[in-house]
Amino acid sequence: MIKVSVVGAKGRMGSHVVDAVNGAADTELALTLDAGDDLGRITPENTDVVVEFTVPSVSLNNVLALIGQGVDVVVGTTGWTDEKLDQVRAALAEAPRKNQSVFIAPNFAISAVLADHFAKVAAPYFESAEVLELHHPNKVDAPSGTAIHTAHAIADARKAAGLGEVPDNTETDGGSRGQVIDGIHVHAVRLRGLNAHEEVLFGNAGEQLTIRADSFDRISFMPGVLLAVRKIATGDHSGLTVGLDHFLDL
Ligand SMILES: NC(=O)c1ccc[n+]([C@@H]2O[C@H](COP(=O)([O-])OP(=O)(O)OC[C@H]3O[C@@H](n4cnc5c(N)ncnc54)[C@H](O)[C@@H]3O)[C@@H](O)[C@H]2O)c1
Ligand SMILES: O=C(O)C1=N[C@H](C(=O)O)CCC1
Repeated sequence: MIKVSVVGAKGRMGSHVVDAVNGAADTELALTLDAGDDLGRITPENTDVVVEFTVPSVSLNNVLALIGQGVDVVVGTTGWTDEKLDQVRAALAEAPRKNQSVFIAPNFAISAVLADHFAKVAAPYFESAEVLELHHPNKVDAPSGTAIHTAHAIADARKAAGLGEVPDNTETDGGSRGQVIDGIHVHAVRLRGLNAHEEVLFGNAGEQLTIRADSFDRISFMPGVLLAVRKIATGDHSGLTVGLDHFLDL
């Protein structure tokens, strides 16, 4: 049995993770912690893998503390920058246990991971590309971690293919053209009734490709979370891994 502790256990995602861990045949729930609880209670003796779903402002410190306590961590919280990821790599290099792992996924839903993959494949073939993400209004960050990840992936694929900037003659926008991430415009919608949705729009003269992923319920993230827990528990993925695509045969 894989012993799993959950940090952020009272949250929308954390509470689903608690149910998923309790419901799987090969995982057992160790500790459930939330804001104000002592992270120091988590040790390699009581926990094989920690699942962390908190808020972007605290996640880095939680992960650094957990690395220092000698446990492996699967992280779903958003807000990761290159600088933060470098801090995680540096902490792993000094970790108390050999071959410690941290896994971070901007999105655990198979639909979103595939949409991101298909966007990377499509990107070199289109002159224009924009990303639209749509989420529930309780989300604290915008744009979504997934949209940021997709925008960087599209930009990298365009650069590798030798494409230049996307065409855009806008002279005034008042913010309506969205945030520009790595040259790609990203738009965020917050609407009651939504959960987590992303559309990637590609355009050429006379044609358009739309790739859309819809997560209607947080249960859609749980197979991905359990897959990551199982992969990390094998001990075969030491260091930092970012993205569930690493664990899928794409
Ligand atoms: N990777 C994915 O597939 C995926 C899917 C959904 C949400 N998310 C991300 O997960 C994060 C959490 O989303 P949510 O909707 O569950 O948010 P939420 O606000 O419902 O839950 C966050 C929980 O973290 C707790 N918390 C805050 N500070 C803490 C601390 N220092 N230590 C321990 N717990 C603390 C809060 O009390 C709360 O219970 C967000 O960054 C969100 O974007 C990722
Ligand atoms: O509900 C959220 O918050 C979500 N956050 C992640 C993101 O920012 O990409 C994944 C989708 C749901």
